[in-house]
Amino acid sequence: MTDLAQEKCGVCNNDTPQVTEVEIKELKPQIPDWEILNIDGEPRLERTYNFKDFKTALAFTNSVGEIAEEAGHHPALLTEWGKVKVSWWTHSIHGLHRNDFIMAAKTDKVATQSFNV
Ligand SMILES: C[C@H](O)[C@H](O)[C@H]1CNC2=NC(N)=NC(=O)C2=N1
Repeated sequence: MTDLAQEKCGVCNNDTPQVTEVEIKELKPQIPDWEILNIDGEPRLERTYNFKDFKTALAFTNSVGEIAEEAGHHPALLTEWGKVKVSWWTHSIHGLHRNDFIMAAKTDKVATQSFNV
């Protein structure tokens, strides 16, 4: 199985199709702690990470911001005391693209490798 976290985001525009059910079956097991939620009629990947305090939650938020800027693909981030909710979806297609699964896997890698989550 290819390691999603090693992949680079592909180019995506308004005409790019969303991931299919078959692709979701392949990709979702690689990010088992993420949920696919329907928000305002659009699917998103969401995961909440827990931390010991606000400062650490904010540092994680900034690390996710860095990988987002590198990739040119950006999440919604909700930082609170001791937790950060990360949501990935592709605005241009109002749903999920392989890029969102790649970024979720990269987010898990940052959490594990730099924050011991
Ligand atoms: C112009 C720029 O590349 C686009 O607006 C990018 C920026 N980051 C993005 N992030 C996400 N998550 N979805 C997008 O459609 C998107 N579009």
